[in-house]
Amino acid sequence: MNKLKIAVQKSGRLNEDSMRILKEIGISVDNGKDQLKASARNFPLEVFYLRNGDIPQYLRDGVVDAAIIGENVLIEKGNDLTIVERLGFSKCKVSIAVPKSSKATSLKDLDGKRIATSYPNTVNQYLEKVGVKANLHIINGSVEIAPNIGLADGICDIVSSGSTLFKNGLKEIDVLLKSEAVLATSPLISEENQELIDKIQFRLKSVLKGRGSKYVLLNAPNENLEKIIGLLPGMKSPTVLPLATEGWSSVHSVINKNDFWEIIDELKANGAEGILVCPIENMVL
Ligand SMILES: Nc1ncnc2c1ncn2[C@@H]1O[C@H](COP(=O)(O)OP(=O)(O)OP(=O)(O)O)[C@@H](O)[C@H]1O
Ligand SMILES: O=P(O)(O)OC[C@H]1O[C@H](OP(=O)(O)OP(=O)(O)O)[C@H](O)[C@@H]1O
Ligand SMILES: [Mg+2]
Repeated sequence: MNKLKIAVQKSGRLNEDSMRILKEIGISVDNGKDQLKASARNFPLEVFYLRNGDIPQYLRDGVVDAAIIGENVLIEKGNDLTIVERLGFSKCKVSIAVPKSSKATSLKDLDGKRIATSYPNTVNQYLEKVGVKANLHIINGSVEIAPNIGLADGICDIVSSGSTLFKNGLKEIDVLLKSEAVLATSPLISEENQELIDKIQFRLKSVLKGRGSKYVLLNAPNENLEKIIGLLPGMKSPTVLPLATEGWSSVHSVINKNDFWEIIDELKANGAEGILVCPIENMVL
């Protein structure tokens, strides 16, 4: 039987969330710490556990049809590959940083200076864009230590909370790009497997939409019903059902997770009671 081959990071920051999202779209696979390959039980799919940094080449060569990978790695090594869906986890920046005492305030100020990085193509691309020449020192890890040991004047590396920069006495002066985990495909993917990717993408969209939303149920006094409905967008419009107690209605709706607390406050101010907020597993639109 034909199977879709999908790569996920073998171990590291992307592994757990990648396996979780596969599970949430109804695909169960063993998360094999010691195996390189596993078959899904309920979908024509094989998972290959690989190094994040090696995945762009595997995609290009068609060894795998698709992959869950850090967008920053695709930009560095796979600019030619197609991003199918942004997945909303492993969010980070790729930034330029310098010692706190440095006068540099942007990449432009590093003209003629030494920059340590694991992302030479990304840095070169931006250096060209701003018309600056710098000497790149390519290292694979612990990049933030480079200025402290006299190896570089600045660095380009991943920043998330900023605590690694802080611990190493560095400050961020430029953000080259923002990244998150993405689903990417091989240029050599067959039509048959592209159909499977379309299926996966459809499921991913509904899971991601559900993650960003909440289901709200509340009791509303009828005299304020219009105001309360105005606060709740819903998918089409909120559902309103009469309560057994006269003068009251039950209102059901979907709200954006980010607006949640503000809307709740306004609902309460308008007399809403018994407000229940539930997570949504899937939203099929
Ligand atoms: N501190 C962080 N916060 C959020 N996301 C991060 C952070 N560091 C890295 N990432 C994202 O997670 C991806 C995987 O990072 P991780 O450190 O696990 O692997 P790696 O060493 O880059 O890759 P490999 O699998 O090749 O060893 C990165 O490519 C990036 O997209
Ligand atoms: O801004 P922060 O939240 O401190 O995160 C940034 C750090 O996280 C990553 O390293 P990681 O912990 O993945 O170690 P690694 O270099 O071994 O991959 C990255 O290379 C930075 O050093
Ligand atoms: Mg890392």
